[in-house]
Amino acid sequence: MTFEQITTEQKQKALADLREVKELFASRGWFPGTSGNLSVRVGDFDPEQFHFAITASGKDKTVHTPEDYLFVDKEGKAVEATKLKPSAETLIHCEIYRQTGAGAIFHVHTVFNSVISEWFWDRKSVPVDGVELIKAFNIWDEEAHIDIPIVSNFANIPQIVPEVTERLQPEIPGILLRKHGIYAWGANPFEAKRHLEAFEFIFEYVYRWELLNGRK
Ligand SMILES: CSCCC(=O)C(=O)COP(=O)(O)O
Ligand SMILES: [Zn+2]
Repeated sequence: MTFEQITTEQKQKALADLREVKELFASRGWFPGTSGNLSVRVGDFDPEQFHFAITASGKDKTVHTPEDYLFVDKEGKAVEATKLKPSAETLIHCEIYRQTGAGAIFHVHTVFNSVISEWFWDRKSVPVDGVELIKAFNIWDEEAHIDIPIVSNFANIPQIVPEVTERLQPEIPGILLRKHGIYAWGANPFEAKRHLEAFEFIFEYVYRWELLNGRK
């Protein structure tokens, strides 16, 4: 499907969804210091050709302006004339869409996700045992165990992409960047939000559990 084949209604729905989730996450303090980026895919998914709306780079995501988003292709290149720059981390979104066919990807920096990514960096994943919110990932086993992958946080974003390619696990809809933040995704904005909220709950849980147990 080419970008021109995507209807105006589909594009407007993606922008409305982004605006809604951006406002909600802003109210939670999830975009400190202009950090974070959000995207919603538009049109059909084909690994060879897909498009998504993404937040523009460097913007204060706690305010709304007419210049908050732009549409890009699977290479992260703008598909309409614009002076806006896509998020500096657009290539990570491109790779997650390519691998998963997701409908939305949300990235936030929080103290809990940043601290926990460094605490478990030596094992390159966060172990989680039996926390009820694992069910938000559609994992229903009794006392389920999951490992949430952590990848390097290079300043050069293209360098991060191969690690995402290698470490992304289809059953875990999220990946941590070391001392940076979480990328969470889902089939649509509703599911991506549910996953992100579950990850953030789990990171706080694990942080407090480790603290109570005086680990290391
Ligand atoms: C000031 S936060 C550093 C960049 C970052 O990690 C981020 O999430 C925001 O970058 P963007 O280009 O999407 O605004
Ligand atoms: Zn970031």
